[in-house]
Parts: sequence; structure tokens; C-alpha cells
Amino acid sequence: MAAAEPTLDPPTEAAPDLAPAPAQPEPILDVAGVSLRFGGVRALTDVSFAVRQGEIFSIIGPNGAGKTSMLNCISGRYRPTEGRIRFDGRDITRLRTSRRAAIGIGRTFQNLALFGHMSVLDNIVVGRHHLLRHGFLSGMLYWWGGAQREEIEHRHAVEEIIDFLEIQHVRKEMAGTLSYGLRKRVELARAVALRPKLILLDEPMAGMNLEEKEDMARFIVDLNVEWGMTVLMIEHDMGVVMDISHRVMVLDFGRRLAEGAPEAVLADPHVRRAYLGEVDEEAPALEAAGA
Ligand SMILES: Nc1ncnc2c1ncn2[C@@H]1O[C@H](COP(=O)(O)OP(=O)(O)OP(=O)(O)O)[C@@H](O)[C@H]1O
Repeated sequence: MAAAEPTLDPPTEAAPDLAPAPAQPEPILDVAGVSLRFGGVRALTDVSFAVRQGEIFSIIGPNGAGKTSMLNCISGRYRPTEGRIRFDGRDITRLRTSRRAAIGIGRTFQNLALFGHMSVLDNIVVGRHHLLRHGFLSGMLYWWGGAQREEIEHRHAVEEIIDFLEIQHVRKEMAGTLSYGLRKRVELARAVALRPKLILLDEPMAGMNLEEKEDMARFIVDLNVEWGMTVLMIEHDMGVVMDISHRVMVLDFGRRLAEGAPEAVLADPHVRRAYLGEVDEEAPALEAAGA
């Protein structure tokens, strides 16, 4: 999906109430020296950062900077060429994707990955089965198999999410018939149905109108504040990033360019030059002075 050009939009006035930045400095996710190569392409080079328990942490950067590659290394879709990743106190660098999901890493995708011919409810239920105990095929068989004991537990958890994300009115609708914004919300519901400790969101606002973005931002903040979910998000909409992130990391050509509080990162001249394409205003003066 073509991503929007980065802008310097200030935070909107209707910024949702953020939880205070977590005082507990202990990282739930610790990425150390991660590099990823595809043949001659260096998608990531020696990237290190840590996400603290209970924070909303955003990764920003130009197209092709390596953001999705980093998310894929954390979710297990890609295995780093070098470096290691620790989650919740254990090394997960070589752990299978399904195991990472089982120990508390959930994710959504840049492009929607819902079953369009199935109801909202069943999309979320199948997502839970798939992640918890079976592969895709057995998950589907379980679904077809009808009511079983665990079904009740799953349904209960699913109904709770449906209430929380305010999609009760479409719970019986086929997912494929919903508006784009609602489908993104259903995808989020499916990802959080497993109650992950850490949720990875790949461009949750992409393709949304302003109202849908505000709703989605509110849900992300509520998941963080009310459910204590740690969020790692890739997002191109800088207004949203500034509004809801506790900390931000900037990637550029696969390298970490900056990291810190949103305002500090945006004020960083390297970030303004590399990411936002701004010219260094001091350069002409230095040249003129013979520097
Ligand atoms: N499976 C792959 N095979 C080969 N090259 C890849 C693969 N995935 C990513 N790349 C390359 O790695 C680099 C980083 O891509 P990545 O998708 O991680 O960037 P991004 O920051 O997420 O970009 P965008 O904002 O456009 O989604 C790019 O040069 C891309 O072409």
C-alpha cells in the first residue's frame, strides 16, 4: 500500500488522554544489534532499541526504511541475519511465530487479513483457535466442528473484545461487507482477542478518514490504558504518532537514526533532514564563512 508522505502536523487538539509514561523502566521487548539482509539488500543494520512495559512505542521512517522488516523480525516472520530479540525475559530470536503468539505477541498487518466470507464473530473466534492451539486447517475444522467445551470460553473472551471495540452492531455481518475502517477495527479485535502482552500494529490508520483515525487512536490508547497492553506501532500519520506515543524511534535506510520522546525526535535536525527532507539552514552560512 502506498504510504502517505510524512508531514509535520502538530498533535490534534482532541488528543486522547494518554497514560503517563511508564515509570517501570524494565523492557518487555529488547532488540539488540538486529540486522536483516535479503541477498544484497540490507533491510536492517545493527538496530537496537527497547520497549518498556506499558508504553506506546512508535517506529517511523521513510518508505523502505525497514519498519515492517523490524516488525516481522519481532513477530517471527523473518529471522534476523544478526542480533537477538528478547521478550518478557526470554530470548525469542529463534522461536517459531506460533510460539511467539502463544507467549503474548499479537499483531495486525499493513494489508487486511480477514476472512471476508465469515462473520465478524467467527473471524475473531477462528483467530483465537489458530493462535492458541492449531494450524490454519485444524482451526477451520474446529470452527466447523461446532460447539465444544472451550468454545464457551472463547466466545466469552471474544464478546468482551467486541464490546470494547464497539463492533456489536456488526458482529453477525460478513467481514467482507464492512467499511474499510470497520474491517481494520475487526482485525484489531482479532489480534487482541488473545490478550497479548505486546501488540504489533502495522500502519493501523492507513487508508482511514479522519473520524476513523480518531476512533482507532482512541481504541489503541484504551487498550494501553485500560488493558495494560504494550503497543509497538508503525505509522505514517505523524499527527497520530505525536498524539499517542510515549516514545518514538526513527529508522532511515535500515539504521536507527533517533529515539526518544515524540517532540524531541521531531526537533532533531538529523530527523528533519533525513525523514522530512528539510535543508540544513546553517549550511549556507557555514559555507560563506569558509567553514
Ligand atoms: N521479502 C523481501 N525480499 C526482499 N527485499 C525485501 C523484502 N522485504 C523487504 N525488503 C526490502 O527491505 C527494505 C525495507 O523494507 P520494509 O518493507 O521493511 O520498509 P518499510 O519501512 O516498512 O517501508 P514502507 O513504509 O514502504 O512499508 C526495502 O528495501 C525492501 O525492498
